This record gives sequence, structure tokens and C-alpha cells, in this order.
Amino acid sequence: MQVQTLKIATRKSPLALWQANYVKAQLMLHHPQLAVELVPMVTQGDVLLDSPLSKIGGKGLFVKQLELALLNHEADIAVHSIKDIPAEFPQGLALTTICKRDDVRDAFVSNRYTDLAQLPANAVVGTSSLRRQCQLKAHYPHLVVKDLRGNVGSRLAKLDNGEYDAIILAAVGLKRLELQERIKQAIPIEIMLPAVGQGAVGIESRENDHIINQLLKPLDDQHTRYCITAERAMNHHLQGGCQVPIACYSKLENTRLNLQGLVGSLDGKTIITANVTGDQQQASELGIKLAQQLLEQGAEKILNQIR
Ligand SMILES: NCc1[nH]cc(CCC(=O)O)c1CC(=O)O
Repeated sequence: MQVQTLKIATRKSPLALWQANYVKAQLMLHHPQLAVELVPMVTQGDVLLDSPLSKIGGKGLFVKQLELALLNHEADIAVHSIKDIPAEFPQGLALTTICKRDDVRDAFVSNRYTDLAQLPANAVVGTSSLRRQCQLKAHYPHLVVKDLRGNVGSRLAKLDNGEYDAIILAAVGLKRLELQERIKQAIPIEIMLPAVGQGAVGIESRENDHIINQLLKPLDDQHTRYCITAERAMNHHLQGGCQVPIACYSKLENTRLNLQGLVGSLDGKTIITANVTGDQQQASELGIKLAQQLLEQGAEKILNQIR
């Protein structure tokens, strides 16, 4: 049986469209005969732009609509930033493909300052990420963190309007949108441990759609898959969504997987970290072990206060 046209469900933000077009291009490269079409949609996360994400709550604000499209066969695959997807999927859907990861770091963006350390007392830094907030406050307690929502373009516009002295964004988003020159500093992971899945694109599809899943196979990157599997296992064990101050960075060298994890309080006064290493084949177990070490050190109390 042949696929007539492979349909890609995507959000309409420029970054989401870039990622969907990237997947489209990769698919056409590997399957020159295949017709691929984007199905852009508006999600709840895009509509509720003015409320802080951490307050709206609800996991998967950005993915639900896309998943409905997959279940209704209005689309065959959904392209997501892995950072934005919940730990669990609706019955019948799965994260079947993990594309090669790009830069995992956060970026410091400012029109006046060249790096975080330069910011004076009471400088206003924009971010809505509790993970970024807690690490900013931990390293630079003199800074003021102010909420910042919207897609990458509107966040930059708010910076340019003078509402903030600096803002923090994922470096990869700026690179993909060819806004790399806005990055004043790629923040070292020692200062700002990234979000689970940051910098990686994932593809969700119907678990039993073997024809589609076969077409996706060449897009899967095994190295990234080990890292993401470990990070997501940690997040799942901590019951973290994307609105919690949890960070994780995994590094794979040869077959050894090293994971650094962090849970912190919003004021940055309590920061819990842990580190585990093991074989890549044990990726999920390592993620769980990392979560357990964080919990043993008191992560639960911090997370409960926020929930
Ligand atoms: N929360 C929004 C979001 N989801 C994914 C990315 C960037 C791409 C990625 O991290 O993989 C961003 C923007 C940002 O954090 O600056």
C-alpha cells in the first residue's frame, strides 16, 4: 500500500513551521517520490498568550490539538519540540521518532549587555520558565525576573520595546529562525542547565501505522534517542511537566551516558543537583536513578510547593 500524501500536523508559530518544514525536507530527501503536506493548526497554548504558562497549567497545552488531528486521520504525523511534550501520550499515539539534537543551551539576549554576569542589581530579565528563573536567582540573586510569554518573535519585540534589560530563550530557536546574531551569550550549562528535551525535535505518530512509521525510520537519531529517553524518564519519575523548575542535561560519549539533574526553588535559594553515569542501554533506568537521587535530597518538597 502506498501513502498518497503524508500530512504533518504543526503549530503555526514560525519556529514550529520551521521544524515541520525541516521534517518535510528530511522525509523528501529519503523518499523522493513521497508527497508531503503541512497541516498548520492553532493550539490552546497559542491562544492563551497572556497568562503565565505556569498558572494555566495543564500539560501539553501545545500538543492536544495536534494529537486529535492524528487520531482523526486529519494528519499522519505531528512535529513537536520535545521540550513541550508531556511524558505520556493518548492511547494509540507514540513518540516514534527522535531527530538529531541541536544546541541544548539557553541564550542570553540583550540590547545593552553582553552576558549575564554584566547585569547590574535589579536588572529585569524576562522569562516565563520556572527552570530559568530558579537558576537565574541562584547565580545572580540581585536580578529581577519578569514574566515573558509569546512566540520567539514577540518575545524579542518585548525586549526591543524596553520592557526588559535582557531575556533568556533557547539558543536553538534563535538559530532556526536565523536570529543567531541576537544571541549575546550561549549560557554555559554550569550556569543554566537546560530543559528536558531542549534542542530536539520529535515526531509523534499512530503507533500501529506501520507504513508511516517505516517512512520515519531514517529520521531517527539513536544517539539523541538515548539522551532523550534518559531525560524524559527522569522528568516522568519526578512527575514534571514543562512548568516546573526541573533541568537535565545528558551527554553520551561512546556508550557511556552521563546525566546531570537539577530541581530548585523559585527564589533560587534551594538548588538540588545529582549526577549519574551508566551504559546507554540503561537510559531509562539512569533517568529514574537520577530522579530518585534528587528526591532523596528533598526535591519532592520543592515540587509540591510549586504544584
Ligand atoms: N517553551 C517554548 C519553546 N519550546 C521549544 C522552544 C525552543 C526549541 C527547543 O528548545 O527545542 C521554545 C522557545 C524557547 O524556550 O525559547
